[in-house]
Amino acid sequence: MAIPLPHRLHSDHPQPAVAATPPTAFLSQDELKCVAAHRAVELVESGMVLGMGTGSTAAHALDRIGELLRCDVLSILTSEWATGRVAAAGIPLVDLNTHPIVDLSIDIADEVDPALYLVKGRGGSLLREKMVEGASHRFVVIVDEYKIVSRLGASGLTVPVEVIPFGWVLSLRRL
Ligand SMILES: O=C(CO)[C@H](O)[C@H](O)COP(=O)(O)O
Repeated sequence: MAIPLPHRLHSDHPQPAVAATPPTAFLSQDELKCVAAHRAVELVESGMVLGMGTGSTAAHALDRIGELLRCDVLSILTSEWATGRVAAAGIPLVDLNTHPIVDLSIDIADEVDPALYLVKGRGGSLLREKMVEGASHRFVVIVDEYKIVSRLGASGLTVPVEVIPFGWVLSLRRL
């Protein structure tokens, strides 16, 4: 999901074709992550089983879900990073074994190209994220403007590859 510049949200006025000032002049990346996360949380409804990605944007989403819904949703985390945050927000935690069908998963990209191909997993939870998102009726990816690139890899950051103990030698040979 590409999120428009915050100053374009909810505006009744025609916008210029090109933003006169880059988004950094308005909001930091963390502030944009927060705006994008709040938009994604608008899709969350009472009673849902939610899959939650890992990272700083997901933390904003969890905080928002806690403010709005608390114990009205069940959450599956894709890593242990936010266990304390979820508890503080009052959101009950479940797992894929007890809840193998997930209503909505919210996750975050690391890079997105103009064709909407994306890289994700730099937070180190790729396998669990794929499992939870594969079990979801709906999968929403949050993207702030800093993640948009002309081609994948253009940010210069690494592309994550997750290797699990089962068959790791084969994985190593193929890298
Ligand atoms: O893929 C991920 C975890 O495996 C993260 O969702 C991704 O790295 C984005 O993180 P952040 O919200 O901190 O920018």
